[in-house]
Amino acid sequence: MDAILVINAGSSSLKFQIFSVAGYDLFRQIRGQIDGIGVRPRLRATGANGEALIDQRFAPEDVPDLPSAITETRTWLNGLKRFRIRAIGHRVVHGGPDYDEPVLIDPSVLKLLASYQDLAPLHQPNNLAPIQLAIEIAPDVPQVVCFDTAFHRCHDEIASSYALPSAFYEEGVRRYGFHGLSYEYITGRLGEIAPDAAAGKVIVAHLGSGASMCAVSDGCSIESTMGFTALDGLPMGTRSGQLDPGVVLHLITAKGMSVDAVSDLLYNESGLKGLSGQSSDMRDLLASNNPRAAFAVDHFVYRSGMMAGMLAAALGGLDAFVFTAGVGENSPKIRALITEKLGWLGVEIDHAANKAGATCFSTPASSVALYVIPTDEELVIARHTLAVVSKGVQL
Ligand SMILES: Nc1ncnc2c1ncn2[C@@H]1O[C@H](COP(=O)(O)OP(=O)(O)O)[C@@H](O)[C@H]1O
Ligand SMILES: CC(=O)OP(=O)(O)O
Ligand SMILES: [Mg+2]
Repeated sequence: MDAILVINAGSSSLKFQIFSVAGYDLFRQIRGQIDGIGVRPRLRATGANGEALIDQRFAPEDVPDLPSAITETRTWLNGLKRFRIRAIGHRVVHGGPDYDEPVLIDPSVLKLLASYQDLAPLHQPNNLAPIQLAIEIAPDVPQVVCFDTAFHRCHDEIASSYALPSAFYEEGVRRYGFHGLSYEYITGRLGEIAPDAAAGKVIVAHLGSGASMCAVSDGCSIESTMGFTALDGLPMGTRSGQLDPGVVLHLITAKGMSVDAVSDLLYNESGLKGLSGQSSDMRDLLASNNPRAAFAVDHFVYRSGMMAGMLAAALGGLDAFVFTAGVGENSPKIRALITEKLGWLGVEIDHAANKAGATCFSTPASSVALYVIPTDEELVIARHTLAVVSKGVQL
């Protein structure tokens, strides 16, 4: 069957989905991921009705990096022999100042995107590797790239500026915001679940191994906790989040650290991992008796509450708050701790509904509606890919 393959190559996982195409309609056929790359690699996938198709664990040395994860995934997908891949859609984290919508890949686009590698060192090389591979093995299959930054391109200049001389803004040194494909999906889904809330003032918290929050007003992003790079904002699995730039200067000048060492510290050794000295994985921290693990969780919750307050101020009020991504979707404990910080905004949590994983888990008296909605970045990518390659012609 004719199909679209979607690849979301992240910092520690490779997510993929296959959608069959009939006219302008998409039908999910396969949804899978290989995560724990280099640590506890595990390839899992389900079929159209959620049935398990594979659940295979690998030794860390057998899947040490993204290229080997791509190889394992390709081998498994090729064995299925059911799909004629007509187009491939990719998530690319950084679109820089140039792209505010998805675009078909050609050599000049690829070259420009490669020039943003240092702005997203954990993501951009991984995002581009499968594109390059597909060009080599299937040069006739069109590839579409969809950007994490695009959903935020409607921010006004006040929100997207740093207080630097304006020439830097013109060069592209500005606040972009990320996780836009996830926010695009959640905004659309909230419109189906709760149209009134979706037309109002909403904060969406994408809490995964990368974490950010987005302020959405009447369906449009107006502010994000992430800025020029995906280092900004909330503390993350291994990333520091917001930091006084003076700390970076101190590390380089007073401590004599190299640029590479500072980059490694801020991207790979900080956040929950650095604070706890134990793990970047929220599950490990919540299950631990180590006081440093508890401290890391408390810090994450404290910063989440503060940044939610910041976004509520940007919105000038708050009608709904949505949790999504790995931590947001799966941890009632973290949802409860963060929403407790928002009591001053009139937020009231229904603890039983939260524990049960109900989509809406605020009390009727709450002045802000609370939701948990699973994200689906790959569906957004598939829709954009179909739209770009179709351009009025049915596949
Ligand atoms: N039940 C859970 N409780 C707390 N955290 C969880 C749970 N399940 C998954 N997570 C967290 O979700 C993270 C992965 O989220 P995900 O959105 O898939 O991130 P990414 O796309 O950045 O890899 C894991 O690192 C883990 O910390
Ligand atoms: C932008 C970003 O942080 O992405 P992820 O959460 O997938 O690491
Ligand atoms: Mg992600």
